Amino acid sequence: MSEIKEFSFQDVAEHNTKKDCFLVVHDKVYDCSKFIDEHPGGEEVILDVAGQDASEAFEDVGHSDEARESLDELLVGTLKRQPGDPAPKATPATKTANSGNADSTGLGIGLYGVVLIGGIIGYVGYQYLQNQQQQQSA
Ligand code: HEM
Repeated sequence: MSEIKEFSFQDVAEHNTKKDCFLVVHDKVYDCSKFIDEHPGGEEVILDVAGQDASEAFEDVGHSDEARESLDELLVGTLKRQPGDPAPKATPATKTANSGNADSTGLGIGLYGVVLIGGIIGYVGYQYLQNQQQQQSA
């Protein structure tokens, strides 16, 4: 086993070929050079993220616990983040904030509106009926 080192983003980015392939998953650096041929999901997907932060890609697939365990065997170091480096990709901040949240907030307000108006109509209608009944019985 090679010792655990600290890598900068630049260091990792240099390992972006099939024979020399590093990946970052949750700020840990993995050497996939030997594993790439064995990967059940194929070598293409690994090569796509070679030398990069693959946290999002890795999580999107919903890898099994077994897959996570095989990560341990490939560990070569940790990622040392520096100012100006891309933000961690695993945090759902950017993607969801831009598209998902904005839309769902719009929909949320719309739904509130519908529920509120429905409630008011229901309340007024109920009052009206009650009044009518009172008038009839009087
Ligand atoms: C070093 C990191 C990785 C390891 C150790 C790993 C390991 C595995 C393992 C063991 C499986 C079999 C299914 C399972 O147990 O979940 C698998 C499937 C798969 N992996 Fe990975 N994987 C890695 C990175 C990636 C990345 C970065 C992607 C990019 C999208 C990816 C895409 C897939 C896909 C699509 C499958 C499904 C294959 C299928 O069900 O036909 N993997 N991986």
